[in-house]
Amino acid sequence: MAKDDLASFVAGLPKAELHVHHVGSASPRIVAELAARHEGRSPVPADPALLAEYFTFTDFAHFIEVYLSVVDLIRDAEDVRTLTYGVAQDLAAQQVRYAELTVTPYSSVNRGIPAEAFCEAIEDARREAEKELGLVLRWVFDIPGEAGLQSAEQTLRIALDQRPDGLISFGLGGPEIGVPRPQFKPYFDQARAAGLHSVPHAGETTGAQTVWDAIRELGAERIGHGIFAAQDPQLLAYLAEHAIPLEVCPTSNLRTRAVADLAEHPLAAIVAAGVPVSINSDDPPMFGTTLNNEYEVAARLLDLDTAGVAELARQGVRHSFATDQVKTALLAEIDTYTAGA
Ligand SMILES: O=c1[nH]cnc2c1ncn2[C@@H]1O[C@H](CO)[C@@H](O)[C@H]1O
Repeated sequence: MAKDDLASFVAGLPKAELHVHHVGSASPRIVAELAARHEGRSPVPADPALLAEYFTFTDFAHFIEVYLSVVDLIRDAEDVRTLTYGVAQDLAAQQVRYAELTVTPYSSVNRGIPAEAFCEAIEDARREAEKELGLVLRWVFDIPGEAGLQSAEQTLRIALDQRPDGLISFGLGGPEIGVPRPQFKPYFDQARAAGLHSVPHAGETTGAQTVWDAIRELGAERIGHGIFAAQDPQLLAYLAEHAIPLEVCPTSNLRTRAVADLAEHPLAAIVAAGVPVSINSDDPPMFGTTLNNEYEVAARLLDLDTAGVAELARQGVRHSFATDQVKTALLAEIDTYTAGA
């Protein structure tokens, strides 16, 4: 199929997005607006060309350093509201109907935004997005691993004390090197006991053992990234047998240099092993991508036609924590779109 045909099919395809970070989704327009507001006090450039250069990462640690400099631009609840609704608009424009957005309340609360005001701001944006854009948003509250156990404690407290209506999952992000997963077990135990799903990052920058730890110690129901599971056939078999999906973000892995080249990306091996996957965008403007582009990349890696791409979109819906009602409606919408395409 011609590239343009597939691209236009993907662009119109109704989709779910399961792995996308809040601050990491700030469009150049929003970053420029915030950078201009805080000019002179931030290394983040407002000019789009300089910003693209600033978003060129030498490795994963450099990516996190840059990421946190953008987090520093979020100073008050109004910034949070603007950011969140802007992200919702960008998702809705790509025909995303349902998204689980990874939000790091610790970072904002630690920078002086009260937890209550933070949660109120994201909830306002969530309700407006559902009403105005037809986008159902849900939250993953993630621990920024590099900030240690006190950040885990605070993230859990914010989750349980505030318990915003849209909150459904508990996550763990940031670096894996030097941040072993098992130490976070007590926090995941409490979050799960309170009814939150477990969706830690693992196997993004370290090997299969980290993914095993996420499953055994943190009760992971889905794995953020998990691409290095491909190094362990037993782990792939386990993920397939227990239907634990990997949230795969191909361009992210390239841009953080977790993989050297897309040709070396293990997505095809993971799918061939029967492991469920969803296709996601992670931090799209920072990685110079979009969810639609990630579907096109996945189509190339998996050699899919439009029917195959539609099936990927269905998998994203099935692996989500959306209600049955949302899932049924979205799957029906994909069927209708596919039948008419
Ligand atoms: O690809 C990623 N892997 C891990 N963490 C990430 C990624 N993208 C954004 N974050 C974010 O990095 C911050 C510092 O821990 C967290 O806010 C996490 O959500």
